[in-house]
Amino acid sequence: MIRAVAIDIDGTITDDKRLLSPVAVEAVSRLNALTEVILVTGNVHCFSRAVAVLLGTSKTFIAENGGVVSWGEGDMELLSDPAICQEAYRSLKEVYPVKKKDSRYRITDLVVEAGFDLEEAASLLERWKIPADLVDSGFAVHIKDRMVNKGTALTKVMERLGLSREEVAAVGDSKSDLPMFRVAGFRASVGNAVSELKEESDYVSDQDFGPGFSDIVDFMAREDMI
Ligand SMILES: O=C(O)COP(=O)(O)O
Ligand SMILES: [Mg+2]
Repeated sequence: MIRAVAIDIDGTITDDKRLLSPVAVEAVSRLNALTEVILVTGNVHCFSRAVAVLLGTSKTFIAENGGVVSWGEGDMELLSDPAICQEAYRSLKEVYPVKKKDSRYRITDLVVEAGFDLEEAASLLERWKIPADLVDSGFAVHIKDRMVNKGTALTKVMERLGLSREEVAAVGDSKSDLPMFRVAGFRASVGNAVSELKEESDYVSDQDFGPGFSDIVDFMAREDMI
């Protein structure tokens, strides 16, 4: 039986412009009645907390792609070293015209404007021995500490809440969701998800964005998983 569902925000419960889907809001509310819903997102902590409050999901959630965990009504915990991202940013800036976005609100990772070759930049970071990597959520390019991701943070939350792999489902749309798919017992993608994520999914909705998310919730209910 699933006791917690880890859900991504952008592209999963929003549309491609980041507008919250009313259909997904209803589906989250159905899900809230049946199980714990844990937001697992690349968004900043304060934004994610507002989403958790407005949707009535758990106040334990993961932000900044695993760099920040909010523990219920208690404190937040930083799981990654912001200095690593700053160093990666400074070094990449010597080579590419990288520009920070919404940095004032970010605590651990950094978001930069796309417009450079991510694979090439990643190999440069490797060569410079800077332990950071680049992840494209489909909405933003993140420079993050290589040691953390949505999966490492979700593992920490699962340990604290006493949840086994079989008791956790994950729903997402992008490459940044791959690490959380690897630690969850049931994985589902919305129809607009990237092919890499669909390949690692137990269920792929034939509908996109919010309607896809709603379909996934219905599927889990129909299969008596929640
Ligand atoms: O912050 C992003 O780039 C995307 O956020 P997400 O992880 O909720 O899709
Ligand atoms: Mg997403």
